[in-house]
Amino acid sequence: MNQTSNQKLNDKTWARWSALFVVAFTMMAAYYVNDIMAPLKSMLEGELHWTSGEFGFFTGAYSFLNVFLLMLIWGGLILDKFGIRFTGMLSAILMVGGTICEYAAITRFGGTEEMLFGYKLDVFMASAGYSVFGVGAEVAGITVTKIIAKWFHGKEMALAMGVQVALARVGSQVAYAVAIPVAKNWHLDTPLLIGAILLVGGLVSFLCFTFMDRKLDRQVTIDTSCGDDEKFSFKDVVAVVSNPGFWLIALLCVLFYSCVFPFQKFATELMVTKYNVSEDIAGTFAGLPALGALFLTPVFGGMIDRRGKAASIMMLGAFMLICVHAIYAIPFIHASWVAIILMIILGIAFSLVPSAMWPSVAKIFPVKQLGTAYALIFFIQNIGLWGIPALIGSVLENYCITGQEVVNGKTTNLYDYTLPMCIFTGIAILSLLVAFLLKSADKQYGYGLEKANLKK
Ligand SMILES: C[C@H](NC(=O)[C@@H](N)CCCCN)C(=O)O
Repeated sequence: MNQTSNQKLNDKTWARWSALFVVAFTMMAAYYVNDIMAPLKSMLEGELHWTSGEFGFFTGAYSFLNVFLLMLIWGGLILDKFGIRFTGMLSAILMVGGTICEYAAITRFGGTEEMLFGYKLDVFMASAGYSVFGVGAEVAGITVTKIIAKWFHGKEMALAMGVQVALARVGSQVAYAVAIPVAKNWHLDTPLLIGAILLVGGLVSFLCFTFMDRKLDRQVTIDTSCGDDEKFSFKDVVAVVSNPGFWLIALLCVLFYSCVFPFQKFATELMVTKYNVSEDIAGTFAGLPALGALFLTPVFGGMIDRRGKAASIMMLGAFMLICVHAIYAIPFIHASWVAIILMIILGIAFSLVPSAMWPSVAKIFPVKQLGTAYALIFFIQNIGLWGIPALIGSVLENYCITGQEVVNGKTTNLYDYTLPMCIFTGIAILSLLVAFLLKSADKQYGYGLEKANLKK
């Protein structure tokens, strides 16, 4: 009896996993909205006359405020000052607001010739909305990590983090798979409208979480060891950035993710124009890495827990990425099966590296610096998520147009993707180099990245 009354809410398996699924739904909606416009690139070009440069500008806008107004850093501070409930609700509201602004831009002003600050009004407004959404999505990402740390402290924390990321990937895969069929059957803006509705659901579901979390906090002396330890402080910032391991992980993160997320945003068009994949299923192929990662990330995570070799695995993942992008760059290979196999290999690499990289951060930094380290790594990663899509979009627009085609009365450009794929290959080569340096640093500084996490 006594034992039952001392039991905290998160001691109950069903309660902590329910809490996880509730917040994971919010993140799933966020990943859906993050990726939903990417497969529609050609339709945006045909119907709203967006150029590739404008599409790249819009895609990179996700990270614009995070990078230039340091929103991830402020987000970390707000998280520590006002807590997970306030920050989670705030980020969900930002995501909904940003998405509504993006939706209004496309429906109300889509295809306009009006200009604002040198950009077409619809492009500018959609990008502004996506930028606000990006702040919400990234801050929600670090908030959810902290929620898991609190609710799963001393419990299945790594598994919970893996499950949360895997569920978020479902959102991405669904976005890639449904965007074109839904837009063709209804309207160009319908996939985004669905995203806005999902996000409102995500907001409500986060609200439900706040009630659970309040109940947990009311229960006797909740162990807040994750609280103070994870507070964002400028002393910790200095300690984190003075660690060579930080720069290597952050560099690997920005280079590796720059070859995956921004590539995926252009992959639907690559599938259609180079490999003659039908437009209706091209998005499903582009989303394959997310689907693969859904199943493989927990598998590889378990393997690394038992056998270690995280630094070697990051090198292997980076090497696989080079092969994938280099083969995509070969101009005379047009077989669709090659494109699919490469996407599957990319999916394996996309599972290997994150399942080795994120737990490695926890080995390099003490618990009290982990929140700071993750926020700073996300910040540096966002520089790539902003710059690379803008670069690829501009390269496509200026150097890669090979002709035009008219489909259903709408004119779209045809592109040669050789140069963009060479750029992705170059970035992947740099990521292998950094992974190699990380492995050497591991030997030099004894981070223990090659060691198993589970003690035998
Ligand atoms: C966990 C990790 N998340 C991130 O890296 C985010 N900063 C960016 C998410 C962008 C989603 N398209 C991941 O998803 O592996």
